Amino acid sequence: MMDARRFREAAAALVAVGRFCYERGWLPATSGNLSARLDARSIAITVSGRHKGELDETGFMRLDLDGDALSPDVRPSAEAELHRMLYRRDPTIGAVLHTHSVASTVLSRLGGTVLRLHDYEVLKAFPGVVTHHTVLEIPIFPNDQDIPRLAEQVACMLEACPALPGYLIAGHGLYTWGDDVASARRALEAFEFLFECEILTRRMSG
Ligand SMILES: CSCCC(=O)C(=O)COP(=O)(O)O
Ligand SMILES: [Zn+2]
Repeated sequence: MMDARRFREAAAALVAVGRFCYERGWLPATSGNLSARLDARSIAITVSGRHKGELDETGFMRLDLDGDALSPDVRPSAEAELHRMLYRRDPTIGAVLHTHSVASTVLSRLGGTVLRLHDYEVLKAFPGVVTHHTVLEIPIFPNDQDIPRLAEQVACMLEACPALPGYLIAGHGLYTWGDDVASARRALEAFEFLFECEILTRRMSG
């Protein structure tokens, strides 16, 4: 497929996800970043500081997985290295989504380094999960303004747990991914549903 056409298609799919997530309160105040793979060596990613509920194609830029930005006039997401690391280490990843929902932010601030989710039917939305009798341990990393350092910590965790579908950053939000934009969005919806269930369950059980 021609480069320009692939870029347009990736941007269009991510524009729709941005709007969907913003309408649900998962991307407030320009937060979050969205990307999709273009080819083996490059991605389309949101330009830093754009409102993710009001994106159009100009809100995206090409970014090489190793080298410099391929669109020199605009700055990529400040958290681009968290995306690039995932694409570099797993060639099957086709899209990465980062949200700042209330539920992920609150749960990630309760203390501890892991959020345990178990015995939810919706766990089966994640690749490879076939029963609700599953324990998903989502790592919670301390927030860090040094994004390359944070990316290294996440990469180490993924070496040990390569099937993880996502992780939390404390007081910050969720990163999740998939083979393509549709499967990344499916994982994101599952996570956000489960986070809301957890908050409600904890509230109701005092
Ligand atoms: C206003 S949110 C602070 C930055 C952040 O965490 C984020 O997700 C958005 O940063 P970007 O550079 O990708 O716009
Ligand atoms: Zn963020």
